[in-house]
Amino acid sequence: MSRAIRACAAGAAASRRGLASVEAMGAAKGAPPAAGRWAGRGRGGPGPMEDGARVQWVFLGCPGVGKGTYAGRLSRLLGVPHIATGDLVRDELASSGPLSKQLSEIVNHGKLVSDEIIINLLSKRLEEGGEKGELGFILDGFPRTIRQAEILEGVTDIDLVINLKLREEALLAKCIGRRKCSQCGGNFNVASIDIEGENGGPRMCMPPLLPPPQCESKLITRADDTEECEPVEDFYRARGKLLEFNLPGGIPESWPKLLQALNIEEDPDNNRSAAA
Ligand SMILES: Nc1ncnc2c1ncn2[C@@H]1O[C@H](COP(=O)(O)OP(=O)(O)O)[C@@H](O)[C@H]1O
Repeated sequence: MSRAIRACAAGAAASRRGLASVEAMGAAKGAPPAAGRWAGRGRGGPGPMEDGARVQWVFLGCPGVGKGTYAGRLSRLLGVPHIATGDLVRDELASSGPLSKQLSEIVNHGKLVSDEIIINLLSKRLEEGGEKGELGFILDGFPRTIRQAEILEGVTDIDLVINLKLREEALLAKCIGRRKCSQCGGNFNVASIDIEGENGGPRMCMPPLLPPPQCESKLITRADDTEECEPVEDFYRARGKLLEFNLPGGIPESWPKLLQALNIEEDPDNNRSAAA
């Protein structure tokens, strides 16, 4: 058990319980490293782990880059859960459970919730998934800090960390264009990007991600994000787990290239994946 976990485990009893269940996700810790781990999956197989292959991935990227979009698509394709800690926080807030008042103050001020709370929420989610027979995960929004990365490393092997990157001008426009529905919490983006290609490359076009009609009148801008992404990137880069992926444009251009970079082939017959 890592020092970070011990430090955490010294916290509140509830935190200890949460950490113990995060440890449940570490059953496969010590398995060989990641490259091509999912490559042995049978073409079109019904589940992700039929031959012992795992997907234990993390998505990193600046706010607005599209982590949730690509993590969600991959999770559907690979048949593993997409676990976004922001969603876990929002669900907890909506539940009016014991944490919700404390959480709403933190989240409304655009701050990160404590490692203990986020780990408890993640543990609970993984435990529920485990009971339903879920295997593997694609994490989005976690880890956000080096301490969270250390805790995760202490309990399980992460196979791959996909760091989504976008040209600065496009990223800026995407950040400014972020909107959230004040009622359902859904995330949207009103930015419509159409900029010259770099070094004679193709234009970069990214259409807006508009809300459904029922959310249109409830859109609010989102709190400025002042988080520092680099330390977590560096943490995984130093461990040889970071795959940097420069988004070439919107989903139609980026999705096939991302699959290519991950050595995944979409199976047109049944919309499941297979190794390229
Ligand atoms: N790993 C985490 N560590 C701490 N707080 C988190 C974490 N993930 C989510 N949160 C909390 O939940 C809120 C919503 O998360 P998310 O949707 O990922 O962020 P954003 O709304 O900035 O895209 C964050 O502002 C933060 O308060």
